[in-house]
Amino acid sequence: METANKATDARHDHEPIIRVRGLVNRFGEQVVHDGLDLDVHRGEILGVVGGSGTGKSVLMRSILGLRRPDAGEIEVLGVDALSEDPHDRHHVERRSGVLFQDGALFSSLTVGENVQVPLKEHYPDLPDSLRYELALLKVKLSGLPADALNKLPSQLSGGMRKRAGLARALALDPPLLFLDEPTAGLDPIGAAAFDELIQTLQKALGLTVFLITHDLDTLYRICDRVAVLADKKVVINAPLAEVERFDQPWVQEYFHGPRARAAQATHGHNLPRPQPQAT
Ligand SMILES: Nc1ncnc2c1ncn2[C@@H]1O[C@H](COP(=O)(O)OP(=O)(O)OP(=O)(O)O)[C@@H](O)[C@H]1O
Repeated sequence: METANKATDARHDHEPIIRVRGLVNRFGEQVVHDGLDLDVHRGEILGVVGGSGTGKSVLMRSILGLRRPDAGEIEVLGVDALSEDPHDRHHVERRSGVLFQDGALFSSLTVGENVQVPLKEHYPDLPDSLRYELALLKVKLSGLPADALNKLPSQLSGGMRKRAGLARALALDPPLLFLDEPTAGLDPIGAAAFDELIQTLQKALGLTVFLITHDLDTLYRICDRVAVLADKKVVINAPLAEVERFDQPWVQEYFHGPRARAAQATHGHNLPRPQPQAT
């Protein structure tokens, strides 16, 4: 009996929590995605990388229902994310926390008020005192001091603003967390601390994390798998060691350039460049 349960659990772990098939996104003549497929597995931190303009943010916006793709299927937590039914869209929205690149906090609201925005929207009947307590909890979870609750975003450092954005993203206890270049603009120590925070929260809360990044240290430090966008598709989605060996020009340049070598040395990876296949 136990064996059967373990088998079921193992299948469950590998079940994609996000499933994208045949995605097409165009802007006028420009084709950004052309038949893109992607699986994100439950409980993983997936790093999403690719050259500038390869469509990482457009992919994230499509999954979140913020942009309707030109073709394709997107399933999130077993629900058709492109459904016209508002209940289905609400299902995805309610279960996804998002940290946009710029933090996207309301500048005229305090951090506490910012964190309460999704709570007000989704739970309008929640008493004020409880909403305040929940906001305080999320602020503390995100590694901010309690007094940050009453500060305006402009009174915080860049790193603290990211943490405030994270607190807001976690307001509804979502199982899915989307992060668009969370360490951009942070100094290396701040970036490392933010990565550690993401990893700690992912473990403690059992989150599945979709993380767009250009930061090689982030990939080596916390990502379970890495999806590479190139040629309008996801060309590989695999553990780092496998991605490093993947014979594709952008991947080779990115993972074997001087910055990659520094990150690999820091994080204990150091793989030789793949040898060209004998023909
Ligand atoms: N609303 C829009 N209208 C027109 N073009 C757009 C729009 N949004 C994105 N694009 C184009 O789609 C392409 C992909 O953009 P996207 O922001 O997803 O790239 P990215 O991979 O996230 O890039 P970066 O790493 O530089 O942030 C870009 O060429 C961009 O100009």
